[in-house]
Amino acid sequence: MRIGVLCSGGDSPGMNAAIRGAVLRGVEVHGFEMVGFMDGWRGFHDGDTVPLDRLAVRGISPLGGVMLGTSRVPPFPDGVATPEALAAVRARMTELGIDAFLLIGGNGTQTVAQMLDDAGIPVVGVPKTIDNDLGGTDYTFGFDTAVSVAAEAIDRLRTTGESHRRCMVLEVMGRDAGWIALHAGMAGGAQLILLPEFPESVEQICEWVLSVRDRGRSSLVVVAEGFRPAGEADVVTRAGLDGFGRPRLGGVAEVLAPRIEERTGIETRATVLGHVQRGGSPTAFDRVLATRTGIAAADAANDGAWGTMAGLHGDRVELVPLEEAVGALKTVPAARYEEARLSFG
Ligand SMILES: Nc1ncnc2c1ncn2[C@@H]1O[C@H](COP(=O)(O)OP(=O)(O)O)[C@@H](O)[C@H]1O
Ligand SMILES: O=P(O)(O)OC[C@H]1O[C@](O)(COP(=O)(O)O)[C@@H](O)[C@@H]1O
Ligand SMILES: [Mg+2]
Repeated sequence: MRIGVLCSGGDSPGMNAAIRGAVLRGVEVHGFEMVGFMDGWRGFHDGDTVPLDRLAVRGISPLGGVMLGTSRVPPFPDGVATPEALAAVRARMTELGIDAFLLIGGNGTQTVAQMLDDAGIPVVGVPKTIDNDLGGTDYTFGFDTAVSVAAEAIDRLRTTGESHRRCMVLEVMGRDAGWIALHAGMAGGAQLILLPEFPESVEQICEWVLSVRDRGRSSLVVVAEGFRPAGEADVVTRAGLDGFGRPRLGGVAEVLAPRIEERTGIETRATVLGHVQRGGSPTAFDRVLATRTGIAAADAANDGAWGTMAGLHGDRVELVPLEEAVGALKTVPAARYEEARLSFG
């Protein structure tokens, strides 16, 4: 069997380790031939491929980014899986000699995987995203790395914030899910953690900041990029669209900081952590999770378990139907927020 591997969506630390796991198991154990498509669906459309064998994946587990590149180029014209578009994918697979796909990506990519599976095209999903917002898995690789980077940023902001008696606002990624903010905030002992799932009013935020000051401390506020204050209509977005035509999130910290300063009289600074969270070497946890996920995906292909994704459940990597992964965004549940909120202020 000849399997095509491609990455789609934002990169996530651990993608190289996942490719290595899949190749070592797929080529060395199951005897597959494997090829990688460069830059996601762009490589598939253009026939830009690289052979994936033991040599190609040597030493890549500790490396950040992804050796194949990734993109938000759509698999189908206008992103719609029409019968013609699916026939074109099948024709291209035949031209390239590809029997099946191993798709490494987040909720968008696994939605595409499901479309292919529905059309009878053999596909197995490998979940990745720093946002941890994908169903069917407890954690996605990349999340632990992003949380570690954000927690270190909190530690650093805290010393400068305390020295100047300032309120420091740190914005982290996550789109519509607050997982990075929740975990980094808890790890760093933030006084306030603001999540997209649980809007809070600016009045309430400022009350917490003032109560921290009254206790003789300086506030460290972690805000997820998708947060919007209670009663306010829109999330903050940046100019331009992403590769899939969606608004780019980001900038809420820069909007919130002056409002906190104005209401509390406490000097306030904003930091937007941005892509630093996604860059660099994966943590050991992410390398192990990614490697095991890649291995499980190769085993799934060997077993013909098409239409599944390799997800983490407790300490086991198990196959779940793709619809379980993409059915609904995995957001922070109320109980997890309440746990953190009890120590705000
Ligand atoms: N509903 C959809 N229909 C068709 N294509 C989609 C759909 N969702 C995502 N895609 C394609 O998959 C790509 C990856 O999805 P995206 O959400 O950007 O990243 P991720 O897979 O990390 O969630 C998109 O850029 C787009 O080309
Ligand atoms: O790389 P870009 O296009 O700026 O995208 C930024 C977005 O990608 C992410 O880092 C990861 O998102 P995906 O998992 O959907 O790729 C989000 O947290 C963030 O909003
Ligand atoms: Mg996504």
